[in-house]
Amino acid sequence: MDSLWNNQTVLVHWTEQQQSSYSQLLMSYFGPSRASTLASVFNRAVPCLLFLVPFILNYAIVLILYRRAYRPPDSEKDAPQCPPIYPHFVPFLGSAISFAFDGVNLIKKATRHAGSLVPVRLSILANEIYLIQGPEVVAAVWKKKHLGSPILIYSFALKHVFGMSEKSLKTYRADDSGSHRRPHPASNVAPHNRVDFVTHVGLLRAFGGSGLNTSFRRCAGLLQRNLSNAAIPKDGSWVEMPDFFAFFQEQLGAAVLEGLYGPALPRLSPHFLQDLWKFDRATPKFAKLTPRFLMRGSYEVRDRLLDAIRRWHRHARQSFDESAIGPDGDADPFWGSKHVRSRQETLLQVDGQDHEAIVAADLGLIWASVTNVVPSSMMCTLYIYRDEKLRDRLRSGLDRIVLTGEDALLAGGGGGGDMMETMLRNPLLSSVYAETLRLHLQAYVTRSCAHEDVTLAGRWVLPRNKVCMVNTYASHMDENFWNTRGGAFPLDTFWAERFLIDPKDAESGPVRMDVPPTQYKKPSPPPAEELAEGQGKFFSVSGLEGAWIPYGGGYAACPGRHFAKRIIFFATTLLLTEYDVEILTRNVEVDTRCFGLGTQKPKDPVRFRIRRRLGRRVAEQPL
Ligand code: HEM
Repeated sequence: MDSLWNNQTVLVHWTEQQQSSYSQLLMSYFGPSRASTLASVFNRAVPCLLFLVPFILNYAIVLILYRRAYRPPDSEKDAPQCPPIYPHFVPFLGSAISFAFDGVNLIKKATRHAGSLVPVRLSILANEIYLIQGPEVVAAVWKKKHLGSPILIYSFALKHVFGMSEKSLKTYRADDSGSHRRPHPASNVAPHNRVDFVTHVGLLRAFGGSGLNTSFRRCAGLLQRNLSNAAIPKDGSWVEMPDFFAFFQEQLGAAVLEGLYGPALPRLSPHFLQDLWKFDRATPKFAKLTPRFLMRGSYEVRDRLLDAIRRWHRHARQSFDESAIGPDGDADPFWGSKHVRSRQETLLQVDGQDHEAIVAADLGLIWASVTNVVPSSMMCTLYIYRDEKLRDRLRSGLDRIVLTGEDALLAGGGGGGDMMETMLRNPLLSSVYAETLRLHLQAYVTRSCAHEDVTLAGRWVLPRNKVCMVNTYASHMDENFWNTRGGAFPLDTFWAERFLIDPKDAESGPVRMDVPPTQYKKPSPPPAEELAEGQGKFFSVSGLEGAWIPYGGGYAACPGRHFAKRIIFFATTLLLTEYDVEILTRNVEVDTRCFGLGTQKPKDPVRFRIRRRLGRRVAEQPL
């Protein structure tokens, strides 16, 4: 029996007398053989328990600080503080594994305290990420001018996802001047190296203001062309197809690609679009820094995409001259648009940038402009066609619109040109659009300030140079904020009318009735004529700045959002008014692997059938 204690004595300094009385006790209770087993279990357990002590202590301390941070603030005494660290067991690792491999659950748990969304600090491999949630605090992030820079995450994505070289990234990383026209006063970055600002302002010009109409019209016209040439019988009979998302990729994806980047890119590399979707599926693995030897195929796809862009740029450099610019003053058949042409010039003036660097930057731009707008349009259309009542209600408002011919695409151009405006103002379609993005947009929006600590909502501090992330999923699923009509329409399901406000129904609207007016004030209804069009209900996202955030927010919000909205409305209305679609796959599951990287897509192919609506021409005249 003495041998039972041989190892034990090293760690636990019992006296010999204590050991022998303990051995005797065990033997008398369990008999010699069981006592021996128990003692050997004990031998092993004690060192393990001792090993765990520092972890348990660390956890306990972090937990106490965590709980204390969320006590109601005493405005007299409490100074703004950093959000607390989310408790974790292993000190260096922190929440790294869950962040990389179980993002949804980590976000669900970490951003909630006592039922409310709260800001929290994640410790990840000795670094820290500040997850900022809660409508009030998120709205405060968008308002802070000095917190307007997403350059940290863009540098990360340019390197690890889009393949930019370290040499070219240096200037991106060194740019601490912010995205605003006026640089941060403490920044010494030379004007030509303000890569955050110069790229963002170029995008704002291209996809807002006057650039919006030209880029939208091109893409919309190409979608009409693609659909009219698609393999859908001209005699109005049905044709069955295997995959609704693939259909959107081929029709809408191709239209956006060609509309924004011109016909040369897809002509020189006919498989570009297929490769782009393959690459899109692999982006989570790139973002997790998976090495080449573990996913050779995905790296080869990325290499092919970079090659294709290289070939396109070379061809455009050799072939373009000013006379190639089309009548809209924007498009040309080589570069595609004024934005792409001037982006070349601006980026080449930035230190460390060369043709190779722009190839990687353009892969990022093309990915951003195609891979969200296509699944979002598809999901909107899918929801409409899965619900006959919804389809018919929408058609009753939209069937007057004719989306063929030039006039149809002009926004507010007089005569028949306001069809686009009619579409954009349709309350039910607007609600379907907003609900689709609420339900399916899952992105991390990232900000940081290189020069100073920033206080948010008077209570929380984001230290300088720290990464702040806002997760759209956490905000879009906030049960304390969004209206579920007493649980009848849970937040993980689609409710077409969630964003409609009925002035006569206090329970209607996107936000719960018990949210205090300091957090949300129901907007007043628009003029009576507009109300009549929406059968008494109106659509508004006013007051939702910190809660409905599919495009991020503030000055650095997605520069393509107005363009994206128009394309989604246009594609959805075109499919609704000019075609009949029947979704044949009953249960459509979404792919959850891309959490944090954009719009969800269906996991498996969605079978459907489609036909042209030949007899619908009720209003060939302009509205
Ligand atoms: C449903 C469609 C789309 C969604 C949900 C979406 C969402 C987002 C989000 C969340 C961001 C980060 C914004 C922030 O930091 O606050 C972003 C950035 C960006 N988006 Fe979009 N986007 C969409 C469509 C587009 C389109 C169509 C384009 C191009 C035409 C585009 C181009 C970009 C670019 C270039 C950035 C980087 C921002 C910059 O450099 O300033 N996006 N987008």
